[in-house]
Amino acid sequence: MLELQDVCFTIKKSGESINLVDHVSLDIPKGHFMAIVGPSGCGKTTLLKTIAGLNPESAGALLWEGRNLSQEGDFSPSEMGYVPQFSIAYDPLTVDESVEAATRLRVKYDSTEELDDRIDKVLEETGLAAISDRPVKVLSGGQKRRLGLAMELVSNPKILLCDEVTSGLDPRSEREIVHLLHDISRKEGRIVMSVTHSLAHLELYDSILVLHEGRVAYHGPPEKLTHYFSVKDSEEIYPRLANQAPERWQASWLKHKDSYYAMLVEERRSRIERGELSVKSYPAGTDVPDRATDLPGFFSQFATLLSRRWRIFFRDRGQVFLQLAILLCFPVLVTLFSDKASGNIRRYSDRMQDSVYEEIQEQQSVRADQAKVGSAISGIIMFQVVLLALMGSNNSAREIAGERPIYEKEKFAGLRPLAYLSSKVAFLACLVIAQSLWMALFVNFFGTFRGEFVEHASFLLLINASMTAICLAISSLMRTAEQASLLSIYLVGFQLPLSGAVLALPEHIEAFTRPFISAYWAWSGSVEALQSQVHGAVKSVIDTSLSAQESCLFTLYVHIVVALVLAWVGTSRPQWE
Ligand SMILES: Nc1ncnc2c1ncn2[C@@H]1O[C@H](COP(=O)(O)OP(=O)(O)OP(=O)(O)O)[C@@H](O)[C@H]1O
Repeated sequence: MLELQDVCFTIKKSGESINLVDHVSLDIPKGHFMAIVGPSGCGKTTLLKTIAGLNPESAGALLWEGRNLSQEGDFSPSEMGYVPQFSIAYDPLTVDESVEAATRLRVKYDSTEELDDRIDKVLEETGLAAISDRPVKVLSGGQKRRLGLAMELVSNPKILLCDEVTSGLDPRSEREIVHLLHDISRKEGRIVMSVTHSLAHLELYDSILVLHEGRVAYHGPPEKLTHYFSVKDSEEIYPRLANQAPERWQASWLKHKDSYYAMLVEERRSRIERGELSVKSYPAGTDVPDRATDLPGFFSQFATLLSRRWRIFFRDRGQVFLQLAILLCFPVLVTLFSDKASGNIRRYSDRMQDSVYEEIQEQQSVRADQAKVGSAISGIIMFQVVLLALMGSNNSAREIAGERPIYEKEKFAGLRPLAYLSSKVAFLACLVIAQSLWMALFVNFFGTFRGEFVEHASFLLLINASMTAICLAISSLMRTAEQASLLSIYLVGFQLPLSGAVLALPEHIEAFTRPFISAYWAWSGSVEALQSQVHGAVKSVIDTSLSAQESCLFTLYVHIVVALVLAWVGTSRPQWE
């Protein structure tokens, strides 16, 4: 039994407290199919979220099988399924793959047979078995809703909360989905609560809850609905509601509640007698909880997410093409300029020149060589650094923000944020290593790096890793993928001017900005790895001071660690719409 006792959900608006859910009291027994209806904005979704635990109740109590959810913790992820208004499946995956990933993330299983059985059972139950190999992106609206339900049913929840799963569907699909929900509620004593705009097929529900401005206006049998509101047709209920203040509807309901609840109890008793409801699930008038299905471990969730990420990556041809194009074209772009950096730098001759004039001429010529080669080498290093920073931002700016609603839904269903973040880090690390090493090797092959190659390659790897981690943090903290992309692009754009590699910054600005500019540390570290003569040539053309390699390495490591901590904060923080 689910009981709501005077439950309120209150928000503060302009210093005033507003009850979006206002003293709602309900009794919902097992095996019950209930519709939540009411005019738009009356608080249907808010009530559903309050029951689910997404909106913490401000007053009152929620009791589930005698357990006070406010005091003893919310539903366990396997006890409750929540089907939101948005799709929770990835378009490039098939129906079967989506249900399999949902099962692997939510359910601990002992053998592959057990896993397959569970997936087959759910696909059968939701009528998706025949189209299990179809990609999600080609499914109809009704099929997508079925998939959403299937992905919740994998954990065999005892209570299923559905938010507008029939909205936007054609009448036939809507009828099919309501029938499906009805059938789901008839199995294993499951409670199904469905928020709906539609007043069609009300006869299939065991009870109808009518909300008006967050208050209960009616909760009783569907066949008594029109009688209660003194209307001929259920379509007339909403205009009728508007004729009276919500407080009066609530007061009127409280007066009649007992007699309507007695009807519900009577109907329930006859269902049990007709054998439509298993009495086994109601021993001695009490509800005994089943053993909650355990969640899979960290590594199992990590492996499922990582393999799903690679699958989605390879299915998205545009993404693969973009990554390959970037991987190949960026190093080619750098080598176009490598000729200028490979010129010789003449040394000062040991021999005394015959005249002062010749001496000055030689000095000028050596300086000209130094300036030419030094600025070309410095420029090429910075070019590599900026391109790798750009790759880093392209790698991760949308990685979390682009799938936030799905991630939030999966987290709510038991996904560990650390498993999620680790899978992202593992996936991105592969991209970072491939991009950075390829850039270093390719450029080195066409125009040998005139210094310690391994050290230079390490700095290229670190700048890419640092920007990827920073943009991942941005992605986890921003509300939308567009915000995250824009901020990441600006961040890369500012790297070049603020690095001091092109123009030295005023000292008071440099002292403030330098610690945060990853590009400076990667550029400076790479310059320090140059042979001494080339290093001297670069130093002769720059006004910006260089830092020791150890400081550069340390700072880049700090950037990566801080960014990952922020990404952890961003992924752990709830961000439901
Ligand atoms: N966290 C919140 N903070 C402020 N206002 C909120 C919050 N959640 C919901 N609301 C407001 O509460 C009201 C009820 O919203 P809710 O989404 O529950 O309505 P609904 O009955 O489901 O509407 P619809 O049928 O149009 O989906 C709306 O006016 C909404 O803007």
